[in-house]
Amino acid sequence: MPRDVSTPAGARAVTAVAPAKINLHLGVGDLRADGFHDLLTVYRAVDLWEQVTVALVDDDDPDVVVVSGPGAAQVPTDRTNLAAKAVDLLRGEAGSGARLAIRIVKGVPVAGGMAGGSADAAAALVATDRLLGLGLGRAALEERAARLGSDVPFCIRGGTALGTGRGETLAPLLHARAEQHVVVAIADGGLSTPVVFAELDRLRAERSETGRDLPRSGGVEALVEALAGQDPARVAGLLANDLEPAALSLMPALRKTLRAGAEAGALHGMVSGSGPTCLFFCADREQAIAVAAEVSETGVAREVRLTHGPVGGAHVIDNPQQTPQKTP
Ligand SMILES: C[C@@](CO)(OP(=O)(O)O)[C@H](O)COP(=O)(O)OP(=O)(O)OC[C@H]1O[C@@H](n2ccc(N)nc2=O)[C@H](O)[C@@H]1O
Ligand SMILES: Nc1ncnc2c1ncn2[C@@H]1O[C@H](COP(=O)(O)OP(=O)(O)O)[C@@H](O)[C@H]1O
Repeated sequence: MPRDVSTPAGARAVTAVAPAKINLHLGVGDLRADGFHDLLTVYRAVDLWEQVTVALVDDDDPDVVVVSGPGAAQVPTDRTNLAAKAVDLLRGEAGSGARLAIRIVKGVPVAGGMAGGSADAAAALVATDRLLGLGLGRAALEERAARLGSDVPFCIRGGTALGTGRGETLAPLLHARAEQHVVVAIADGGLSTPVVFAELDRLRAERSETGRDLPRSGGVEALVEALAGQDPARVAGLLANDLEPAALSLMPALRKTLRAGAEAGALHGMVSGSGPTCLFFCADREQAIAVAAEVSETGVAREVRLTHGPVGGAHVIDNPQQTPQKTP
C-alpha cells in the first residue's frame, strides 16, 4: 500500500463518492449494429455509495488499486478496473506523468445491476479532476464518463433522469422528486450485463417464432407524472424492467426472492437493471423496515439493505468518514 493513499483530502489525495442507480423504467430496444441496445430508462440515484480516493504517490511507488468492502475480491485491481480506466483517461489527456494510487471502498453490490463499477468510474473522474486541478465542468466529465460505460454519466449526475441512446444521453427530470423507500435484496453471485442483454435477444427471438412476442414496456409519461406527485402506490404500479425476464431465465431462483417481497407486502418487486439484485418498493420507511425484516428471515437473499432516493450524484468529500450528501 503506498504510504499516503489514506491521507485525508488535501494537496496529495482527493476522495469522492458516487451513488448506486436503479432503473424505475428500463425499456430495451433491439440489438444495434454496434453491439448495444437503445434504451428508454428512468434512472434514479439511491443512497448506497462507492467511495474512491485518488492519491499522488512517489515516483518509485506503483499505481496500485486497492479495493475493500463487500464483494471486493470480485473486483479487478489491474488497469481494467473502471476507476483505473477513469484515472488513466484524465491523466493521459492532461499529459500528466503523476503516479496515482486508487483506494475503493465498496458500498454497492458487485455485478448486482446497481452500477457499482460505474459509480467507481464516476467518483474517480471527479476525484482526479480535482486532484490534478483540471477544472473540467460537469458536462465535460459526463462526456468522458460516457466513454467508460453507458451508465457512468448518470452516476456523475445523480437525482432522477431520463436516459436514452445506450443510456448515456441524459435529460434531468427535475419534478420527479417523490421520495422512495426501497428494500434491496442482494443475491448470492452476480449476473454479467452483456450476458443478460444477449439472453433478452434470445428470448425475444424464441418467442417471436411462436407468434407470442415477449411484452415490451411502453412510454414513461405516466411514470414521470406520478413521480411529481406523492403517491408511492401509483408510482409502484408504473415501474417496468424489460431485462427482468432475461435475468429470471438465467437465475430462476430470483422468482422466489420476488415472491418473498410480495408476501411481505411490498407495493412492487422487480429485478434491478440486469440483476440479480431485487428491489422492493414500499409505501414508507416503516413498511420498508418490515419488508426488509421479513425478506431477510426467509433467507432468499445473501444480504438485505434499506435505501432511499433520489440522492445527488458524484461529489468530492472533505472527510472520508462523512455521510454523503442526501439530496440531489
Ligand atoms: C443494464 C444497465 C441499466 O442501467 O445497468 P446494470 O443494471 O447492468 O447496472 C446499463 O444499461 C448497463 O450499463 P453499463 O454497465 O455501463 O454497460 P456498458 O459497460 O456500457 O456495456 C456493457 C455491455 O452491455 C451491453 N449493453 C449495455 C448498454 C446498452 N444500452 N446495451 C447493451 O447491449 C453490451 O453488450 C455492452 O458491451
Ligand atoms: N471498480 C469496479 N467495481 C466493480 N466492478 C468492476 C469494477 N471495475 C470493473 N468491474 C467489473 O465490472 C463487472 C460489473 O460490475 P458492477 O458495475 O458492479 O455491476 P453491474 O454492471 O451489474 O451494475 C464486474 O463483474 C467487475 O468484474
